[in-house]
Amino acid sequence: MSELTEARGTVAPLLAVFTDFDGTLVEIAETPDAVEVPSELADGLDQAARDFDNAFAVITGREVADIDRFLSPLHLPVAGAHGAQRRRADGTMLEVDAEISAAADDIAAAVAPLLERHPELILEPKDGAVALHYRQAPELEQECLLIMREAVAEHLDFVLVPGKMVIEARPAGYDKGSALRAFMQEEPFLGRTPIFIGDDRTDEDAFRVAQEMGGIGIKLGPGETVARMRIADVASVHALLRGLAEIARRHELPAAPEDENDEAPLLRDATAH
Ligand SMILES: O=P(O)(O)OC[C@H]1O[C@H](O[C@H]2O[C@H](CO)[C@@H](O)[C@H](O)[C@H]2O)[C@H](O)[C@@H](O)[C@@H]1O
Repeated sequence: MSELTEARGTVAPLLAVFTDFDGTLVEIAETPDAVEVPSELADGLDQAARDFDNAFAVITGREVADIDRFLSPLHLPVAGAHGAQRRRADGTMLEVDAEISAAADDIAAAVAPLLERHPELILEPKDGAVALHYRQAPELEQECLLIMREAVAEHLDFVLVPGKMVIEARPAGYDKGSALRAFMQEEPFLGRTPIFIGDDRTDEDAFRVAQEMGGIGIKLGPGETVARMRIADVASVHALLRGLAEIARRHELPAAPEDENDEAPLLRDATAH
């Protein structure tokens, strides 16, 4: 079924593992700040990163600083604001271009008046991107879309991307696929086989690029996707990362269980129904 299964008993390829954050490493919460990070998550990711020779990064719509706060004290390589910010594996921070930063501030300022009328909306200004959340008022989706469209019309170098109960503006030249590609051109990712795990529409660019580079996209949950594999939920992502890390640690895939039916597979073919 999966390439992992097919490859059993052979030497595992060296993997570069990339994951999304919200909805993939942690469950979706009612508000961006209400995310609950399991106490053992940072330690688990730290161990996985070491097992992957540090070829492990988070690619997210959030700011890099947000990921650091949630995963403290861990400082992973992270692409934030959909790739507009990026911290390399060597710790170098590639800051957001000043013009992009200023444009994102403008967009946030143009949208802010809507929140005076609808305080249940959440405006999340970021360095290099803007998110307008309507999870507490789903009936306002169209109004949110309209005001974001108007705000972005003044900044043609920005595009709108829909997410989970959110409309985001991000700079046109950046997406999660370009972020993955940029990591893959650098050590320690260079020459490895990329795996990207994500749950949302903005993750599709990264699935596509990972697969173009000979790797695998793994989509969490239902919905159309270009990813070749699917995984059920956040707990399964944690289990998969533990499993891949163990494989990397041993440099060899584990022997197949005596009866494969004893274990439900974590991954399934995304095209199978
Ligand atoms: O790329 P990701 O790591 O998946 O980040 C995407 C956006 O995630 C956050 O918003 C989403 O998660 C919130 C917390 O669970 C939820 O309340 C919201 O409805 C979701 O859209 C984050 O706030 C955004 O900045 C990210 O771009």
